[in-house]
Amino acid sequence: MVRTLLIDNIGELTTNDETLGSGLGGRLSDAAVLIEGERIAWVGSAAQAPTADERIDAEGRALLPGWVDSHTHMVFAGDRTAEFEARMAGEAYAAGGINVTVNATRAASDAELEANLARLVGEARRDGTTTMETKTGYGLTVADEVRSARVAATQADAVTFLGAHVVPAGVDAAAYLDLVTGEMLDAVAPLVSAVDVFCESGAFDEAQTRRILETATAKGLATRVHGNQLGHGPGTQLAVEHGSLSVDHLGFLTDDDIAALAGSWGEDARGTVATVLPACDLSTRMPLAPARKLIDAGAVVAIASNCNPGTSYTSSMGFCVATAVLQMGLTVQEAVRAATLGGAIALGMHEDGWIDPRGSLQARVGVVSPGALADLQLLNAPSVTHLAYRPGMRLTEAVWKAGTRVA
Ligand SMILES: N=CN[C@@H](CCC(=O)O)C(=O)O
Ligand SMILES: [Zn+2]
Repeated sequence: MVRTLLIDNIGELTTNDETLGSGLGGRLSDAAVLIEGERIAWVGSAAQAPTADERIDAEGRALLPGWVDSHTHMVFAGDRTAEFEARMAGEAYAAGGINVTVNATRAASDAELEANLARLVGEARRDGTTTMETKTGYGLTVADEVRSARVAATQADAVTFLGAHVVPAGVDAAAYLDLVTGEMLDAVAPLVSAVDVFCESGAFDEAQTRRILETATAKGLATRVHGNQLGHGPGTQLAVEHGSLSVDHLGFLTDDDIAALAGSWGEDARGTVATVLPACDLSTRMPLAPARKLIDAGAVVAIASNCNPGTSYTSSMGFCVATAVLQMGLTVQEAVRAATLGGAIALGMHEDGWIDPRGSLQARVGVVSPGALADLQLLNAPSVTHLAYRPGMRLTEAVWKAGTRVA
């Protein structure tokens, strides 16, 4: 028999399913959620809650979907404290810093990479993250990229190949492009669900990005782009033209870029998610992505942590949500939705039937709705508004991933 758990007496429930509750976020008050095994079985008013094998009294607190962090770089070794210090003293961030982490990652053992990833995933779980994408990109040889993808697949929910992070030091750019679109991609393809490219000066230009995206698509892989991070460039337009799942960073957008992102969503075709990375913008002292303008224009926005040792050494989605509200001008409901359902759409996990890196078929995430995976977080607060009203406080009190309590 599959065990059932009732979370009862929920003061405010954010479902992200507007057929279940009111307003953006589909909110219910005085609610209850029934979990059966890995999935949500029932959502409704506490007064009508069914019985269950086990019951948790939420005592009027807020329950919402676990965070869906759709952009991280968590397979690495070492840190870049000195680079951060120099940046805070006025130096600009440059893509070349990536090579410092590449050297440390290549020198680390598999066990060290796995332990570091486990540490980071543990931190993220305690802060409410239940779904996490992570990228390769600090190996940059065939063997090191395959190893990074293998390590990532042990713990992440989606693994993205980022061989096109930078051209590694001492390697000819044209030869590296051949490798990334040839032997390296072939070796990594069975281990990943998407290919990413850092389209930026100091990394990959328009023609190189186009070639990487086209090759990935020809191999049946989804694509993503790191675009418009350090200055205005072609990344956003390329991602939209190409039908990439998301384009991430977006600190330097024109009105045309914003219109292209908004216009990519049609009646019957999915578009490109605009993923903003507030912690990264702060940590690099770059302009905040125009999340308010993107939402007003009709774009689908996700918020992610971009956890990595160079530009954003935090996995705290609560911090990202608070920043999006306090500094990017989003409402709390918009930010929470972007950090849950928005991330799920960016990963193609908002519908049933996605396949995790261990080969299992999974139900949708990012919503609290019957049939969805039971990925939930309970706040030590009566409402999600406290995430921005009480910035910096650790408000996540309990976390369930696929029905199992993980924090
Ligand atoms: N922009 C490219 N990649 C990472 C930074 C990686 C690094 O500096 O180590 C990012 O998303 O910010
Ligand atoms: Zn990134």
